[in-house]
Amino acid sequence: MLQSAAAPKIISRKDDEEQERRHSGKMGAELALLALALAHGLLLPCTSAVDRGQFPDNFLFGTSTSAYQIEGAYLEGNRGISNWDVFVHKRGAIVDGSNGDTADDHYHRYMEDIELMHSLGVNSYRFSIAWTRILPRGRFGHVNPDGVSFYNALIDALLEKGIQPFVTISHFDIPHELEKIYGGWLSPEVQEDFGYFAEVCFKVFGDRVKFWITLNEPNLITKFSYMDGWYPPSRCSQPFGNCAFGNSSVEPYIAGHNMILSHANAVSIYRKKFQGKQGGHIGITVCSRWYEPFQNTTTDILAVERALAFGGSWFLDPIILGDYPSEMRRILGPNLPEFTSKQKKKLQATKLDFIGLNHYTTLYLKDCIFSPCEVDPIDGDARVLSSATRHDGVLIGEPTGSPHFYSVPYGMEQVVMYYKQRYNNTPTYITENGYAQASNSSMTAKDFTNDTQRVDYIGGYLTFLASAIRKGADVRGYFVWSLLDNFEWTSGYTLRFGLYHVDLKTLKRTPKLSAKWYRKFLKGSVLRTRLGDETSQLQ
Ligand SMILES: O=C(/C=C/c1ccc(O)cc1)O[C@@H]1O[C@H](CO)[C@@H](O)[C@H](O)[C@H]1O
Repeated sequence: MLQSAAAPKIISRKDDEEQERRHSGKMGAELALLALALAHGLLLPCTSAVDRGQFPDNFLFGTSTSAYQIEGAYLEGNRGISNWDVFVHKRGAIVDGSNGDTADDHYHRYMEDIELMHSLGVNSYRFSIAWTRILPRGRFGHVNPDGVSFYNALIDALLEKGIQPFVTISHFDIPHELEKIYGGWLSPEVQEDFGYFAEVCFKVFGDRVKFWITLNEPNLITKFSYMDGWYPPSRCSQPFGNCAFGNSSVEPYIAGHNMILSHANAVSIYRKKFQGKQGGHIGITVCSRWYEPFQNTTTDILAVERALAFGGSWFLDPIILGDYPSEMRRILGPNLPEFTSKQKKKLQATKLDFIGLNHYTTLYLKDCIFSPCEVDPIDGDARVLSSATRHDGVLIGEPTGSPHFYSVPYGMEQVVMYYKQRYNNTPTYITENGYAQASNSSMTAKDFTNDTQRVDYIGGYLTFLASAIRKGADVRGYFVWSLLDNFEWTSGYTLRFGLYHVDLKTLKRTPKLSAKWYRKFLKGSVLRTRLGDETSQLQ
């Protein structure tokens, strides 16, 4: 376990030394102190440090959110109805029967939330734009001035505090109208709508927004929406689930194909009409889990490769390398759409400027081609089964409040090095990483604010991110998910990811220990954290 910020610091460093070290680029003072401490046995042998100074000066450190999860005010400001508005109001859709109608009421409290970020000392903030605030009815309506004003005010207030906006164009929510008229992501028409929405965003916000993410985690929402039927529009078929409509073998790949081409359309518009004068960067964010073989066998090792190909590479290979991974083509055959030569040309001409990685967990993987398994709803057609325990019963890492996420800090380095190698060290941002606390309605702020596990988690993952950077990975930013506890999709408010606790009745924000830790870390004070489990896993 790592030490929490509450534990006594082993080494402290004066601010002027820190300044001197950063500006001169030399490791003088700190290394000397460290050597002295080691020589005198003040540090345990398996001690590692995470320190702001291990990251480049211009590195972006921030927090991350998304519109539907925090904004609320779902009927205000002439906002249109989204796929999620419709979905959450169906009985049984969300485990605790909740919804995002009010969420954190960030729509009204955004100035207070910017103050929180300012006090943390972050230099960037990742948020998403609600498509329904800008284009309530997609292409079939007008640009909504109230929506534009809201994000203008948010962006201006962030810049005023020296916080770079890092904007996701669509984070799971799309206008319900597009779902109704042509079936949303299942129709090639969505490519035009997404391009139009992106263009409006570039036009009205691009003078101030220098970082754009086209889509968040397309590799997850395609499966959750069209393979498992968990997310709107609740489509699936056997053996993945029991939905009224859908085809789990085909639709996830059609939706994915349209998302890739929607990304390419937005990037192409940005490159042609805006990037020259606005000078920003555009990329896409994928969910990137890391995997270890369940058993040290060739079949389980190949299972890991397949799952990685069916994961982020499903999207990044076509965008960067020009076509789907061969593992996908081999297994899916005609169920995986083909790119026409015209589309391939467009992909090659547009690509991306950076990769966004959301990384939370590592799991063991078992092969399901040569041995029978149950259906894995998340890895789907990769024909693998994930597990938190290895064949001999060893647990992959510390459990968290979410049954899907375990704390495995060294997975951060593994995942970054995998993408570095596969995509020729494309600039990368860790657009999400964070820790879930399980919550129920009888718990109060006091039950959440002493979140030493989150401090351990973030400190551990940052330690291994710094290590990847030392090994040459071009990582340029890191965002904690999340600034605030918020609406965690189908888990409702039963999982809390915030550095700040949010009281769901009063909407009061209270800093957790992790907020104080992050502030201290960002100010550059040395925090020594002890690595136990994590280093032993590496040996
Ligand atoms: O990474 C995920 C979700 C993973 C998962 C969910 C449900 C399962 O059953 C298994 C995995 O979403 C990202 O991680 C966050 C914290 O979850 C979400 O709140 C973000 O909106 C999203 O970008």
